[in-house]
Amino acid sequence: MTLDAATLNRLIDGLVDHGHFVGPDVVDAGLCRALHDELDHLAAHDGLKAAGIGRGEQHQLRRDIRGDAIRWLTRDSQAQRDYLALMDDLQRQINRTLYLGLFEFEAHFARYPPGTFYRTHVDSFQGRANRVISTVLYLNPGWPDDGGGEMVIYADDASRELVRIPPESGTFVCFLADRVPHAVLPTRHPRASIAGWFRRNASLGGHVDPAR
Ligand SMILES: O=C(O)CCC(=O)C(=O)O
Ligand SMILES: [Fe+2]
Repeated sequence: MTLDAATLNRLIDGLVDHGHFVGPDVVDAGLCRALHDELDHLAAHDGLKAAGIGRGEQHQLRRDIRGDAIRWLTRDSQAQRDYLALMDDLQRQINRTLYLGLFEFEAHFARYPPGTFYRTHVDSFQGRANRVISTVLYLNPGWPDDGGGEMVIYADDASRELVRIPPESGTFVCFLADRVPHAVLPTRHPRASIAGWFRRNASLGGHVDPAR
């Protein structure tokens, strides 16, 4: 499975012109269904862990900031391997056209129970920017208009809302990880997604950011 050329061009243009890209129906419905089934199974069998904020020793649970439960992808199902192969292909294409030197991709399933959200944040900090591009794939078929749970992308200085994205199955979003403030609005239904990051394993002052 690969991304079609037209989508790829729009994605690259979006990143260059606006710092973000939003596309409906980017990922095949069958693959989204398989990933959603896997996440449902994990949720039903205690396979998810409450997500925190901060890395390493700074890691802490803050349900007032983010309320999702996650599991890192490890290639242990065909659906995971298919999605990661798609992201491998995307990494190659971005490196070929934008010379970003992306080196690896890390991603986790995320499930937001009703009533949860993720407050406005950026995914990496300038100068420590090992996460270069953020990605999100949504897995919820037929998301209702009043379901909440939209992702909002804000202007650089967080003053203005630029787009509001319902988490409809197949919709794929990517953006510059150190520059784009974004949030998940409170959801009314269980909300399933895969959040991922293309990383550059830069060593800054001899310090290499841990993988997760
Ligand atoms: O699920 C989303 O729409 C965004 C999640 C997010 O911002 C994150 O996990 O860093
Ligand atoms: Fe984020």
